[in-house]
Amino acid sequence: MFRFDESKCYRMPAHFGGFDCPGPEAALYYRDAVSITFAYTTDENQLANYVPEGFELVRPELNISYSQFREIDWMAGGGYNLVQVSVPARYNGKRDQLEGQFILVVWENKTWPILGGREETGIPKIYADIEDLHIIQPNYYTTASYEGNTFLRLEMLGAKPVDWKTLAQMQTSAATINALGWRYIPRVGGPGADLSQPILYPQDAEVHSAWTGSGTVKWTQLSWEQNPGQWHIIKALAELPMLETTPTIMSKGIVILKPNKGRVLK
Ligand SMILES: CC(=O)CC(=O)O
Repeated sequence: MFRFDESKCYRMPAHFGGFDCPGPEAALYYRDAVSITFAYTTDENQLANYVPEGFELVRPELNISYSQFREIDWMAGGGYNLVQVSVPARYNGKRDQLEGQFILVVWENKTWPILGGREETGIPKIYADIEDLHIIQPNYYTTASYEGNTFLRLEMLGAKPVDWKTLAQMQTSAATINALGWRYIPRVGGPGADLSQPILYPQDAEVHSAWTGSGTVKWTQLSWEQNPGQWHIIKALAELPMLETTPTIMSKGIVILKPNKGRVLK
């Protein structure tokens, strides 16, 4: 008979055995990371509909960040692409008060990183096909789609290197990233949840070089028939007005995730 060992960590299917739990200092290195971030201000009341109680918006700003990750240690040197949509938010709890990016949704193009980041650390990850960057210097293009239906096109145009001062500021702010999420594990047989809790997932990045340019974000709403599990998420995001866009930023460097420093916020 399989028996759980309380001193071990497990992932489903747990009954094939556990592993030694990584200590709090464990870090996951993404050694070749290219990220492009698009940001725009939007309607505050409309955006607040998607931010759970306990968090408050710092600014009514939507950040859409595309990342192409390669040379990932824990994936044996493999990689994946993602599109993360987040808002600047503050958690005002009894014990914890901190600012970070509350993550509304992350689309990823591989299963393995979806599972870990989602059930273990509360990042709301779902699947999409996400293109590698298509590059015609100085322009960068990508799309996200679901079973053949494109719902997001991102374009960075006229990329040029940032000055040293901007690079230094980016290096400082990337040194600590508070990714904030809401971990929700539905109750078997429902309604309600077995777990429903705010979480902190600490991360940081070493920015080696960066570019700025203009950007376009094009959402395309899908019907239920085209994307039965996600159409409502895409609709909610596509309906947020793009009021003012800020320059698009591309960075190259290393990303370091620290899931074992993650915690439930109180
Ligand atoms: C380790 C993973 O599964 C990736 C993540 O936490 O985002």
